[in-house]
Amino acid sequence: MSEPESAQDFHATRLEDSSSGEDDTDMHESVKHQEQDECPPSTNTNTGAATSNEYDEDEWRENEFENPPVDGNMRVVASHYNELKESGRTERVKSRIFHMRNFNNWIKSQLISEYIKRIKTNQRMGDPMRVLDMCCGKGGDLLKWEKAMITHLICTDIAEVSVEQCKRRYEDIIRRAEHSKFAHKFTAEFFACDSTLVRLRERFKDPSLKLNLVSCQFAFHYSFESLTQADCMVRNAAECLQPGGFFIATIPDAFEIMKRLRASPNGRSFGNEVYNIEFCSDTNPPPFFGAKYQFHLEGVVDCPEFLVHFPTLEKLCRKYGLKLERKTTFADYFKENMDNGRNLLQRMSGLETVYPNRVGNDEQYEHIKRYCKGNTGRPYGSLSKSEWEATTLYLVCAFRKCKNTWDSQGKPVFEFD
Ligand SMILES: C[S@@+](CC[C@H](N)C(=O)[O-])C[C@H]1O[C@@H](n2cnc3c(N)ncnc32)[C@H](O)[C@@H]1O
Repeated sequence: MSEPESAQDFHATRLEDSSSGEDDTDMHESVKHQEQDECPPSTNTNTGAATSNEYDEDEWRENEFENPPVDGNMRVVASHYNELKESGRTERVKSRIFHMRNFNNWIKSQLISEYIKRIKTNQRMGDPMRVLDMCCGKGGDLLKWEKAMITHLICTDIAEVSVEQCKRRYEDIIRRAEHSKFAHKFTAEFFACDSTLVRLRERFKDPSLKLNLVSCQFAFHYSFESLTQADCMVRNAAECLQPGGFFIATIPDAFEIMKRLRASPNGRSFGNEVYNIEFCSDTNPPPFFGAKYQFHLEGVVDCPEFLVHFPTLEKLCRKYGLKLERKTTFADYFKENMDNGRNLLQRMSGLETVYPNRVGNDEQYEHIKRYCKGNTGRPYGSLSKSEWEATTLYLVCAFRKCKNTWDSQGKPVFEFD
């Protein structure tokens, strides 16, 4: 490949190089920015985003018996991700969810850097930073780990093909780093397995390894098929974390999903031109585990998923010494991070540049016409209404591993405060 001629070329070249389409663009400091305001649809339109976060427990049903995992579900998930085709940059740019995927990627970047910073404030210079990327996929977060200057990474996923791709991308990063004085190198290990069935530490090269951070992005909800699976996944997230370490995740917001479902005309499905959710299980009321729906997201997901009843997740986490630190919807996390994350969001093309005087009668961008208050000639950064509705289905959450003592039976007693 020939040397890129300008910053813009460099940007494009690097993106073409990336294999998953979920790559960071964090490193391309020199890409030109355009002065623009951010105006997501939430600012002016009612997208149906939840305003209250209260769970009405009468709306949910505690499972009377343990629903055994249906063998087929995880196989469907694994083969879906294994068969997912790589799309090139040109194709991705054309996709109706191009900006939303970048926006989601930005949310992950902000979350990772927030918790890496918190861990580092309590470390001494030269201390290791060890991370488990549980359900790593094709390695969409590898550049984030490089940028976070971690020392060791463990990557695992149920889809073998994805793990192989992730490993190859890691090897590319290390090869590039070898030719650069400034690039950061870190060690890594990779293995394919089902995190809801297997005790991960037994697969680590060093099963006694202590981790600083466990990250599970857009995947934890697959475990809520049954209590046994969710319990296994939480134990995997918790048991190797050092006290003071964090478990961070992005998951669909069950509260928001139920709210939209209740408002839908047929009571079983809802969505728009980029996503669709159709329930397969009884939702009157939904069970704590096994509340299954088919999730379709344009061109990238078509899989069975499960609602995560958050108070139950919190209880499971406490069992393994994880204390809830934050639970924030994407809409709120975006607002919270806008000031310090603005430049990165632009570099990652996490918002679309929209000129109010060019949107005509397109209802996807009506909110911009309202927001600009007649100032129609200048650009605004935004997402289409459909993309915003899809991204606001999610929340970020973080749990901190607590210190413990041991009781006379040899069981850990966690100190939650
Ligand atoms: C939406 S992708 C997210 C990938 C990656 N974390 C990211 O953010 O780019 C969900 C991933 O979860 C993985 N996954 C689903 N169920 C799993 C399980 N039981 N054990 C391990 N991985 C699982 C899938 O194979 C897929 O790679």
